[in-house]
Amino acid sequence: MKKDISIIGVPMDLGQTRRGVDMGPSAIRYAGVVERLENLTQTIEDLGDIEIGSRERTTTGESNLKNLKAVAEASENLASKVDEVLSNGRFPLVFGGDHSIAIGTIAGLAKHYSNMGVIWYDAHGDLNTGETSPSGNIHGMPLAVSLGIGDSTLTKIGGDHAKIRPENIVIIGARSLDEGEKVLIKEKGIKVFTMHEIDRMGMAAVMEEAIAYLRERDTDGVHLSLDLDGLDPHDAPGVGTPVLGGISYRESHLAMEMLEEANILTSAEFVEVNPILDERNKTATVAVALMGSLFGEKLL
Ligand SMILES: NC(=[NH2+])NCCC[C@H](N)C(=O)O
Ligand SMILES: [Mn+2]
Ligand SMILES: [Mn+2]
Repeated sequence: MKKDISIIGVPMDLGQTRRGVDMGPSAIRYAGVVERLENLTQTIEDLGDIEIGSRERTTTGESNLKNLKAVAEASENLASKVDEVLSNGRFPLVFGGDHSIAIGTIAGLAKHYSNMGVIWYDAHGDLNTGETSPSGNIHGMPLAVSLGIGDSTLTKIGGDHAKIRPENIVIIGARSLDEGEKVLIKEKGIKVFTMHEIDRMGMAAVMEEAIAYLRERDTDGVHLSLDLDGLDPHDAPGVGTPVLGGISYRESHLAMEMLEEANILTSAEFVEVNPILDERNKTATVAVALMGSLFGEKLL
């Protein structure tokens, strides 16, 4: 089933401290995303980038969350844009920016889905709060925020309620979790396929289980939040927080192909592409190739 896709760029780097990830949307566009997806989709439009209010970096005394105000503002803008795209019956395809943008994406999606599933493809859990975060970087918090856990400036974006349920989340590729994140995963019963499971079961079985798991939950929509650092840094070097021993390029293609075959996705985002840390736009090119598979590209 061919989709009507609307691209939204989010040139945001305030959720972490390494500069350059704000150029991610441009890098993905230069890697030829529209050309690649044109023949795979019903229609595709590029809505350009959303407004990022203040780019000033602040560490206000009241909170240890870095650039809290600016991240919250950008998230509000993104949430309304995603909401608008869905209201037009189209598939939101969001380009980051650091992973804090998922707060806005999911807040916008939650206006349309009350039992949404989320696939979090990532080396990290992004389940920190101001209290558990080792860094104060908001890109390590978006999944917790979407569960309604954390600073109220962030959890109230798009309405003061949890946007997703813990049992509707599947994390794939985890290999770096902070202590507080481990506690939250156990407490909330979040489904996680760590690198151990991927090694042991193989990606095909992992994706089969992940898809079956979300189907059993009767989700009314499924969002893919793909952090490029979920992949091994050899395949995706242009990321701010690389972790060795990640998912391979091939395994990732298979994962995307299986999601396409299952036809369960209603939105997607690709985040953490940092062109300054990249090698000849390799990571953006990998992201675009994965999108090819995600929207049905076949060799024969
Ligand atoms: N989206 C990401 N790359 N997140 C990395 C988070 C790293 C670490 N767990 C932190 O909270 O600071
Ligand atoms: Mn990550
Ligand atoms: Mn992440």
